[in-house]
Amino acid sequence: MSLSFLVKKGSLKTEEEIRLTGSKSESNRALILAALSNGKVKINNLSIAADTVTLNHIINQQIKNNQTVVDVGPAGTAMRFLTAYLALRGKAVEITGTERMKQRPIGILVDALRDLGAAISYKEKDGYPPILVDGKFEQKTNHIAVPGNISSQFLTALLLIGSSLPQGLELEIVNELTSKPYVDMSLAMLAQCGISYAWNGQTITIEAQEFADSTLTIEPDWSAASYWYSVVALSENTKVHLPNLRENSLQGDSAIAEIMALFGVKTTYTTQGITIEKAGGEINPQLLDFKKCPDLAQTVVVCAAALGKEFSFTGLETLKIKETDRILALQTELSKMGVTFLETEAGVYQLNCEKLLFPKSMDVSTYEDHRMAMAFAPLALRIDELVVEEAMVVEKSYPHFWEDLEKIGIEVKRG
Ligand SMILES: O=C(O)C1=C[C@@H](OP(=O)(O)O)[C@@H](O)[C@H](O)C1
Ligand SMILES: C=C(OP(=O)(O)O)C(=O)O
Repeated sequence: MSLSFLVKKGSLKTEEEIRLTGSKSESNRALILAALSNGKVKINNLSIAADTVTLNHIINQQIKNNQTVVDVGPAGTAMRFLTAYLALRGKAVEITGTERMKQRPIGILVDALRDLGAAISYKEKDGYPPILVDGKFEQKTNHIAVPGNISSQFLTALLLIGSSLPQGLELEIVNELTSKPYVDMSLAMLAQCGISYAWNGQTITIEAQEFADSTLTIEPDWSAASYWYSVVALSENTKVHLPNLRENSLQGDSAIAEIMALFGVKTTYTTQGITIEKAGGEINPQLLDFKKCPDLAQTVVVCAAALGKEFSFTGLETLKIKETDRILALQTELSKMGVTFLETEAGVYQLNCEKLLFPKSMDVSTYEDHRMAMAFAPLALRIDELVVEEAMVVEKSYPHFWEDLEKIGIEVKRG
C-alpha cells in the first residue's frame, strides 16, 4: 500500500492526552522470555506495534504449527531475538525478512551462536539474512566473546537465552558497547523473571536456571513519546499528557526528557504519567551524543533544524544499518528546506541552518523507515502543505500515530 498523507497545521489544541502503545523493545523481549519460560512468564500491556504483532504471531502460531519459513518483515529485534531462540528449539526454521533486512548484518550473532553449539547457515549472502537455523543444539562452551559496537541486539539475543542454555552463558563484550541501555533493559527484564546475572568488567554471566512465575508489565514507548516532545517544542504552547510513562524507565529513550529540556520543553512526572509543555528560555546549540539512544536521533535532528538551532550530533555510527541509512535519509530530506547535516569532523555531524527556508509545500520521502515519517511530521507546524510519503510505515512501532496527530488538532488527509 503506497499512500501519501497531507499533514497540515490545522488548529492545534492547547492540551491533550495521548495514550501511547507499549514499548516494542520491552514487548519483543517479553515475548521471547515468555516463550522460553513455558508459561511461567506472563505479559501485561503488550505493544500493538507491527514488529511485536509479527514476532508474537511467529512464536505463538507459526512455530507452534511447525512452519518451516518465517518472515520478520522489517523487524530487527524479531530477526535477531528469533535467531537465538530458534537455535535451541530443535527444529529447522528459515528466517527471512524484507529486502532491507537482507542488508542488515547478523554475522556477529550467528558466529556467537555457532561458537556456543548452534547450527546455522546462510541462504543467500554470508553474514546476512535469510538464514536457516537448524535447531539442533549441543553446547560446546559457555564462554563467547562478542563485539558490542555494531548492534546491542546481538548481545540481547544471547542474554535472553542465557539461562536456558544447559551450561549457562559467559558473554564477554569486545570493543565498545553501543546502545547500552538496551542491554540494561534486557538484564532488568531477566531479573523481573527471576533470572540472576553478574556483570563484571566486560563480562556478563548467567547461570543455567529456571524462570520464576512472574508478570512483565510493558511501559508505553518512550521512543514514540519523542515525537510529542517535538510537537510541543515546535508549538506555541501545547501541553501533552502521556499516561503511564515513568521517570525510572527501563527504556534509555526516556533520555528525551533531558534532551528536550535543552529545547525548552519541560517534563513533569506524576503518578499518572508525564506532562510535557513549553517552558521557554534560550536554546543554546551544543554537541549531543546519541550512542545510548540512537532511535531519538532523527526526532532531535529534525526538531533542531526546524527551530534553526545549529546543534551538532555524535554517536550516530549505527544509524546507517537501521531501517534505512538514516544519515543519508536525513541529509536528503533536510536539504528540501535548505538545511545541511554534514560530518564536519570524524563522527560529528553539524546542522547548518543558514539557508533554512520553509517551502510552502514539501514532500518527505520515508525510505521504509517509520522514524523518518514520525520525525518529519511535526514540521506540519511550520510548512503549509507537508506530504509524507508511504505514511503507513509508522505501523512498525506506532500504528495509531496519525490518528493521535489528528486528536491534537493537526489535520491529516489520507491520499
Ligand atoms: O534492543 C532493542 O530493542 C533495540 C536496540 C537498538 O538497536 P541497536 O542495538 O542495533 O542500536 C535500537 O535502535 C532498536 O530500535 C531497538
Ligand atoms: C532500529 C529500529 O528497529 P529494529 O532495529 O528493531 O528494526 C527502530 O525501531 O528504530
